[in-house]
Parts: sequence; structure tokens; C-alpha cells
Amino acid sequence: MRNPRISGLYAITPDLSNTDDLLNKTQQALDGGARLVQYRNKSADKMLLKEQAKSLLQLCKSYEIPLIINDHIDLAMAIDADGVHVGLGDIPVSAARERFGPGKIVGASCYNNLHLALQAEESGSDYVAFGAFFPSETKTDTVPVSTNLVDYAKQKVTVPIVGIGGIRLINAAAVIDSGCDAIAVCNDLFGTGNIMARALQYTQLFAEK
Ligand SMILES: Cc1ncc(COP(=O)(O)OP(=O)(O)O)c(N)n1
Ligand SMILES: Cc1ncsc1CCOP(=O)(O)O
Ligand SMILES: [Mg+2]
Repeated sequence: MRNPRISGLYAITPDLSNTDDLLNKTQQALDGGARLVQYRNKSADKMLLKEQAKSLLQLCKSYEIPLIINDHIDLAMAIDADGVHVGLGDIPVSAARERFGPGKIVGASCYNNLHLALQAEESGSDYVAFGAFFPSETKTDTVPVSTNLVDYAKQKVTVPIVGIGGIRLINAAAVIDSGCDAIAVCNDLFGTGNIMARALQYTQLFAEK
């Protein structure tokens, strides 16, 4: 059965060195209906990573929304986060599952590769992520993927599918319509003047389905 927690707007946090700013912005995304939050910070040192992850976890808990930690399984385990997201350069899905236990969310990047998705599912991932669907300002070393792959993958994988990469309000419907259960957004969510209003607009796209 598809994991019901993996659906809707998946907020990917931007690199912010100010923890209050990070919390404030994430709270706005949650107020707008984000269903999952990923703490992704590529520039913080170990101390800041832990401080921010712990604060975000407390915030997400108060909304009963899962917090997924990007890359850092040790950090995810240390703070008892709800999950971890791993890519090809990170710990393998099977090891993440083994270390983190059965009750935690393990998400896997599958880029434009159905074979990776099948492998990730086999290894115990709770969702598979494809992307980048569009050029991303947040992550520039991506591979392009077409919505056709999602259409095809829906027939092959049973875990939820997350779409990521350059998703904006104007192109999100195409990604959702291709069969993605969730869309992961960073820049078009956190880079706007009114994050809550933008999150609500994304949430509305799912309500229309
Ligand atoms: C939901 C989601 N999908 C894909 C990624 C990318 O993971 P990865 O390839 O490991 O790249 P980095 O994000 O670590 O730069 C993701 N983080 N989240
Ligand atoms: C982490 C990641 N993986 C593929 S694209 C991407 C960045 C997503 O951010 P944005 O929504 O700003 O493109
Ligand atoms: Mg990674």
C-alpha cells in the first residue's frame, strides 16, 4: 500500500544560516499546507546542522508533519527525525533502512532512472524521487527527466513518487498530472515574498485532483 504520509507539497528548505529565519519560513510553508519538510542545507557546519534540524523537528512535530533529513543519517538518527533522504552519493537505501529501522521514512533519489527506483523500492525506500523536471536554481548538477517516465514508473513501482527540480506554480500541474504523489519545491516556495500564500496555491493544485 502507498504510504499515505507521502503526498502533496514537500517543502525543501533552502540554505539559511539564521535559524530563526529558517523556522519562520518553514512555519509559513506549514501554515500553507506543506505535508512534508526536508531539511536540506549544503553549507552549514555540523553544529549548525544539528541546531537547525532539532529546531525544525520541534516545529514539524507541533504540526504533526514529518521532518526528513537530507544526506545525514547520523544526524537523522541522533535527533530521532522522521526520516532521511539519500541519493547516489549518500549511504545506500538498504543501509539507511537497516540503521534507521522500519518505522522511519527513507526516501531515495532516482534521477531519471527507473532501474534505480525499482532497486530503491526493493531495498526498502518509502518513496522514490525523480528529477529534475525543470532547470533548478537550487541544484545545478541535475539530470533532466521527462514526465513520461513518471507515467511509466507508476505501472512498475508501488511506493509513492515524488517529483523535484525547478518546479514552479506554472509547471507543477504537469508534474502532478503525470502521476507524482508529491512535489518537492524549494526556490519557488521559500524564495517568494509570501510563503504561506504560495504553499496554499500548491496545496490547492492537489485539492483540485
Ligand atoms: C525529494 C528529493 N529528491 C531528490 C533529492 C536530491 O538528492 P541527492 O541526489 O542526494 O542530492 P542532494 O539533495 O543531496 O544535493 C532530494 N534531496 N530530495
Ligand atoms: C534537491 C534537488 N534535487 C534535484 S533538483 C533539487 C533542488 C530542488 O529545488 P528547486 O525546487 O529550487 O529546484
Ligand atoms: Mg544527497
